[in-house]
Amino acid sequence: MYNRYIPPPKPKEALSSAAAPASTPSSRYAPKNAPPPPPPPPPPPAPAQPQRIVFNDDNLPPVDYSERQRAIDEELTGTAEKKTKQSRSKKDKNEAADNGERPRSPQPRGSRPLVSRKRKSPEPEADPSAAPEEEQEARNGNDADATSGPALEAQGSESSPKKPKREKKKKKKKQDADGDTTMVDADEDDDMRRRHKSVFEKVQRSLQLRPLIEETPSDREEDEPQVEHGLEPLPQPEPVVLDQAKVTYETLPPWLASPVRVASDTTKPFTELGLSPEASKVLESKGFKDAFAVQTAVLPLLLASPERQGDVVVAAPTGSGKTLSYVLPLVRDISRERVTRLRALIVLPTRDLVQQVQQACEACAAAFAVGGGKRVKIGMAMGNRVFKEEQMVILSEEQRYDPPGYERYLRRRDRVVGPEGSDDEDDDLNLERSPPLPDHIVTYASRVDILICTPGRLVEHITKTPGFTLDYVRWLIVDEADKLLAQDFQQWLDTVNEALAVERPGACEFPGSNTPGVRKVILSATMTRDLSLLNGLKLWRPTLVVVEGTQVGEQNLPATLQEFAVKVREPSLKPLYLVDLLRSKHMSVLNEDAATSAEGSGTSESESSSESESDSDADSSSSSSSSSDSSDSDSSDSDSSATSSRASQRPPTRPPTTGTKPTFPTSVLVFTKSNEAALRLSRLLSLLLPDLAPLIGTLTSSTKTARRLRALRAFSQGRLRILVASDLVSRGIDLLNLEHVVNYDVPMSETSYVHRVGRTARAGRKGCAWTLVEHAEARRFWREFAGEGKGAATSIRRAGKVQRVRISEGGEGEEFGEARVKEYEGALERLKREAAGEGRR
Ligand SMILES: Nc1ncnc2c1ncn2[C@@H]1O[C@H](COP(=O)(O)OP(=O)(O)OP(=O)(O)O)[C@@H](O)[C@H]1O
Repeated sequence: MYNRYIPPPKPKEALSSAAAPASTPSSRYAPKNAPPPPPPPPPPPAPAQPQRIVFNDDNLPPVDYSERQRAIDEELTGTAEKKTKQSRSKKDKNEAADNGERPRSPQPRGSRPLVSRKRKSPEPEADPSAAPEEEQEARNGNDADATSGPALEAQGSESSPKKPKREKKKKKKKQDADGDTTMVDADEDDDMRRRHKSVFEKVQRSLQLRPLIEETPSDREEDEPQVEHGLEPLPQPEPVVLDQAKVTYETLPPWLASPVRVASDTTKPFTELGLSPEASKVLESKGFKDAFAVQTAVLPLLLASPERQGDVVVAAPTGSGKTLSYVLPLVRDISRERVTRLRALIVLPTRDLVQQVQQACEACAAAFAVGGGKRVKIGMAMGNRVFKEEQMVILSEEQRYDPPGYERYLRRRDRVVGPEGSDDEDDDLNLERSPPLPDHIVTYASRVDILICTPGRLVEHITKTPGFTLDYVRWLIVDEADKLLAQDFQQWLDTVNEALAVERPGACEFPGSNTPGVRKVILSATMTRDLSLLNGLKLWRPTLVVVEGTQVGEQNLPATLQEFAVKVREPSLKPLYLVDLLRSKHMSVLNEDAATSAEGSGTSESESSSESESDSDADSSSSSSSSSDSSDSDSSDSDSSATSSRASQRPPTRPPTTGTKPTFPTSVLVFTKSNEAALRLSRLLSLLLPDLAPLIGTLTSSTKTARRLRALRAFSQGRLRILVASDLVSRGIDLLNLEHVVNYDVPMSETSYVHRVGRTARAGRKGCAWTLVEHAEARRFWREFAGEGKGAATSIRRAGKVQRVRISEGGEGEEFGEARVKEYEGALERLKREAAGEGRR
């Protein structure tokens, strides 16, 4: 007994093409010397589904498949079932009679229970292992239904040997039908359909499950050798490496991609760069003998030529001499004019820088005045005094007879403040500073050729000062550009661009040049490569100048700078680490001129106290007004002021002293994270280092401008040796004799670090930078600032490496003796009491 699967009947079109070879496979099942096959049996009632039949090989009759397929065709084409059965029955009987055969006896009923039992249970019971084979066959049959002709042919030829078994069954059914009723056939058909349906459902389920079944480990076990694994982690796919490539120059515009490079050790006499011998001589007398590298590259680009050249962007390290690189050509150009008009704007982020650049401008103005040139007038606008005062410094006014103009003035006044006038002071800002005389108008003239200003104050003058015009401006200098562009103070750039866009033919032409327009010079030691920021400058044909080794977007430190990191094991005792550092052998003299300065650094108690007394009642406008007033005074006054400002940069001569002199070998600038921290630390140092107290000063943004300037001057002259500052002075401030910078607090950013430590090692001198690093800050410091350790990523470029140093003498874990800790706690107590006392006052 076999349990075989018979595929379902094929669709009409497919079967018609597969009908021809049907007789061939059937012969395999016929006995060798069997008589010719009987005529084709009548078509089965409705064999629409595959079926499983139990049969006996001994009873296999020969089958003519062509007849059977014809019957299927008829069935599928809707031939009446009853009619078919009748004709088939008659035909069988006739043929049997013709062949002399006896009609077959009906199949014994004894076989039916087995069949019906199988019908009830769709799962094979006899041999479960046969199921997959059956399902496969069923699936093949099902697949064949869905495939086209040739596939069906192949399928038909493969399954044809099984067909005689079903044919035998059909014949039995016919005999039953003949002797009984046709109802039996109908039941059989229904049963068969149900069975086929269940088989198809199984097939479909198996088809859905097959991919999963094929993937099961039990399947693989047969094919693959078993590998035993321990508990070690399973191998994982390689981590995806993210593309961290930096933007390359190829993605930048050509002017940024191919800068003009200059070697950092390049120097040239100023005469070779187009300056007159007279001017060069004056410059030499002020300490500028040869041009520095950046100046050798920038001066030729900015000195006047018949063709107006494009704008210039300069990226050079701190202390490389960028200021002179734009001040010299600017002042020389303006010194050729006769009339005073506002021709240049220099924008800087802080008042201290405004003051500093003003001194450089005065020095250059003196140099170019000697050969019969105009003494260029320089003014400042930085908000350190009353606005009206500043207006008067920048602009002069005079009354001119003009009745129609006076009428216009009256109408405008009525529009702005009403016929009754207004008490609001601010309204006056939009009108003339002094009301005109009857039938007169007030006219204005610039008192300065160059205005050095902070962006906020510049915007105020553009919008509120009558007569303030940028019509004649032909130079716009933006120093510390990355800071000014990143923090758009009052949208200053938009306001300035708008004011500069006013076209007045010939107004801002360069002498001897055929193209009018404003020339822009943009500078920074930490120049941004953010094009969206640079685009705001509306640069025209820009050229980028970089000192060799410098990259735009990178932070470059001077080659003469040495960096150190001091580990702070006990953060609560951090001031003691600073005290030890200041007292250590590391605070040595690095430059010869500084040594001279150190010798004369002693300041008597009386001098120190008088300094602080004068600070306390300082007038915030005093120092700046004198500087601005110098533009009104004759050239000799200005000259002397400029000379004295340069003199303040030179090593000081020994100051007169009385009594015991405090001494400190070198000069130190200590940076803290805030104004309050700077004030506290400065006082604490004075308590912990009482012998050095007169040499310690403070510099914060909350300090009045005049007091700040005095502190800077005292520091440059060696009367102060230790200055505790907030980030206020981290940019641009030029303390020529400064030898050591201490980051008491780790800076917030790489840029801040570069500007802080860039206060030393300037103009080719040596300098040291010290950073106190607590345990919690160590990771960030070494990765982001020093560029060392795992995952280091810094844009700071340096010649050497940051060195680790240990300052305290104590053993591991106990750096300071008990006595020192007590002393420190006492100082803290005193500080607290003082703070409380100040709070009550
Ligand atoms: N040709 C020169 N000869 C001698 N000293 C110079 C020369 N040019 C500039 N200096 C001096 O070098 C120092 C640094 O110059 P400057 O302040 O212009 O640097 P910087 O590049 O603007 O630095 P920062 O980026 O920190 O503002 C100043 O003291 C300046 O007087």
